[in-house]
Amino acid sequence: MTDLYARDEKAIGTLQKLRFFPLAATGGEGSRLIERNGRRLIDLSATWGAASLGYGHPAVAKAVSAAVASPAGASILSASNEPAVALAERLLQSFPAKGDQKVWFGHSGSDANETVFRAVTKATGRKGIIAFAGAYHGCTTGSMAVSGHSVQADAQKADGLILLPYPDPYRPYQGDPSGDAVLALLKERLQNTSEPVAAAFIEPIQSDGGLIVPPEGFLRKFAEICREHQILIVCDEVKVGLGRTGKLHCFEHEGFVPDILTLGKGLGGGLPLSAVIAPASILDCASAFAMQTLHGNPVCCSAGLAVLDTIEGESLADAAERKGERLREGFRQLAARHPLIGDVRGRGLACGVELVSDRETRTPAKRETAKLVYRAYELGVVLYYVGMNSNVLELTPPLTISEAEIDDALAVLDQAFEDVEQARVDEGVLGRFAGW
Ligand SMILES: Cc1ncc(COP(=O)(O)O)c(/C=N/[C@@H]2CCCCNC2=O)c1O
Repeated sequence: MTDLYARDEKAIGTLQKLRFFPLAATGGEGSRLIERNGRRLIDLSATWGAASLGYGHPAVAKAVSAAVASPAGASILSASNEPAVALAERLLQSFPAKGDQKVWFGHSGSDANETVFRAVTKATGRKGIIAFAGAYHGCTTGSMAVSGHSVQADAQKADGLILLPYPDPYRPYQGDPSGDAVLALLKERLQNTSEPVAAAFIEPIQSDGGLIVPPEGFLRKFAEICREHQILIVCDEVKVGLGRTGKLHCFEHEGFVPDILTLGKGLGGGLPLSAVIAPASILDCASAFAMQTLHGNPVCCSAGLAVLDTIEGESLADAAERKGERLREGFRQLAARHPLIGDVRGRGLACGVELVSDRETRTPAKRETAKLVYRAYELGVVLYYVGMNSNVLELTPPLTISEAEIDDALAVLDQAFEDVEQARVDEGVLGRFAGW
């Protein structure tokens, strides 16, 4: 425990903490987080996907330095600025649905999803919302209202919220790995609801719910049913968007185009920036309706432009496909030696590794998962876990991670698995780290 971590515990409340081990960073370079003692850890999380270009990427540093040296104001609320307009134009160019789309800028995935929830109900006059168990759309009142993650079970939910099971091939609803049983339930719920539904929120890969890739074709069929009922489809790509899965937008893998797309985390390359792409009829439905003083500020939007330029200029989406396959193949090789590994899944550099205490019964290995990430930290690798059973390692490294760093991290994790399986990680270490 460093003195920095001790100061953190003394000065900062736990309201905003989700801690797994005593990581206290004093710097970052590329895919490495640096601690005061000079230890350089490989970060397989990229701060939950926000450091999409790693730490200190020169393109982001240059863009932010220039913007902050002569800021074009600090907001889009009551004055326009070039970086925000240019970024909005770039995002619209990237979105395949051609028509009357516009952009809204926020600070976080939470405020983006909250804004969508409020705007679609206002614009359509409908109150119903469809979402999925396990979904994490944010931690503000309005984004929790349309979420289904167990960590927010006591949050106030939207009136008329329909929560569906997310189609998980490893833990299939009603034993149906195709996801068709979920679609049948959707049809049944729509037939029986008296509340017209405004929108359906879906993650194309469910992230905090367990890094779950839906069955082939599910999203396209889901979209077809929604469109039969004039339900707007909101694709939440806050974590898996922007090249991470091997395509710029994750929905491109699924053969459909959503009505609304929410982006965040990696868009700002580590700075607070989110965006909504939606029909103008939604984003123009009112003024002064979803605004915060620093929304659309030119410094963060300059970072956003640098991120998009770098993803394109360094072909990071294609690289994510290749590096993600290397990572998953590495875990499949670890699975041959470590029975804790029950399932390896993902697309590109959005990977999930589900840990079980019994491969036959697929019993979630919650304690072992917490020990694994703690031991990995001690050995020099940062990763966290997700999932409704807190037993899925989440791998969302910087898109700029090298193949050598992937290989080095896998070697460390091999040792960490060995230490957990040989009961060399003391139960006591987890006491102060509650995780989810
Ligand atoms: C698919 C998806 N949509 C929206 C959000 C909320 O984004 P913000 O935390 O930037 O408000 C998130 C945030 N996910 C959480 C953030 C809290 C810590 C746990 N790990 C996450 O990635 C998300 O994954």
